Amino acid sequence: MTAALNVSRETMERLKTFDATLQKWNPRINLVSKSTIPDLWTRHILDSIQVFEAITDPKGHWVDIGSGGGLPGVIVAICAADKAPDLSVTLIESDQRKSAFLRTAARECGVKINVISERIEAAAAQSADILSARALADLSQLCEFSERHLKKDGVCIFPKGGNWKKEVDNALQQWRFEWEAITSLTEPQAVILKMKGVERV
Ligand SMILES: C[S@@+](CC[C@H](N)C(=O)[O-])C[C@H]1O[C@@H](n2cnc3c(N)ncnc32)[C@H](O)[C@@H]1O
Repeated sequence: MTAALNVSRETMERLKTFDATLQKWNPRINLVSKSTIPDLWTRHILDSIQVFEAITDPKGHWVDIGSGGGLPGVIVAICAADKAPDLSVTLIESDQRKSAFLRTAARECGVKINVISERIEAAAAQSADILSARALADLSQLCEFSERHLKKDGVCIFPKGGNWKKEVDNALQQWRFEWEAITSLTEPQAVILKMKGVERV
């Protein structure tokens, strides 16, 4: 799988460092389910790279909420170090031990990340150009988070599982937004949902 990744040598070295750091910390703080470790590169790393790649020419401020083990947040920062060096990356994660992991992973991988160890609902508004969240909440709740942290003309990028269309239809009862679903490379039923113009109905 790693051979299939179209990334520079520097990015590959950083991804390997992330892999090693996550595997070192995982037994203590359960960053990802133990059962997914054998498929870490496909299930988590490639899955996060495609979130970064769903945005053509990322610029400004990328905010990942509920970052947990740095998926996709740290991977976004790693990809950006090579492909979008001016992008600033902020992660919001309320769990203190996971936040400590995120800071360590950023340092070990040699990428600059601002980690906010607070609840998404309580953190200062981030004015993000791009807002991502993976495995955090249903789409209506994510729209609410975007209301606090996304710029008016910003873009949301949410990987979603097989139930994604139902989530879109439910969210559209309370929210207005333009959306596009990009089929996931790692799971044919899943999509990367790209949304803009999110506002309450
Ligand atoms: C299921 S994990 C997903 C982590 C990661 N995004 C991934 O895909 O592996 C959700 C994470 O969001 C964090 N989280 C949940 N609700 C939060 C909130 N309201 N504010 C900040 N972090 C939150 C949890 O601590 C947890 O690390």
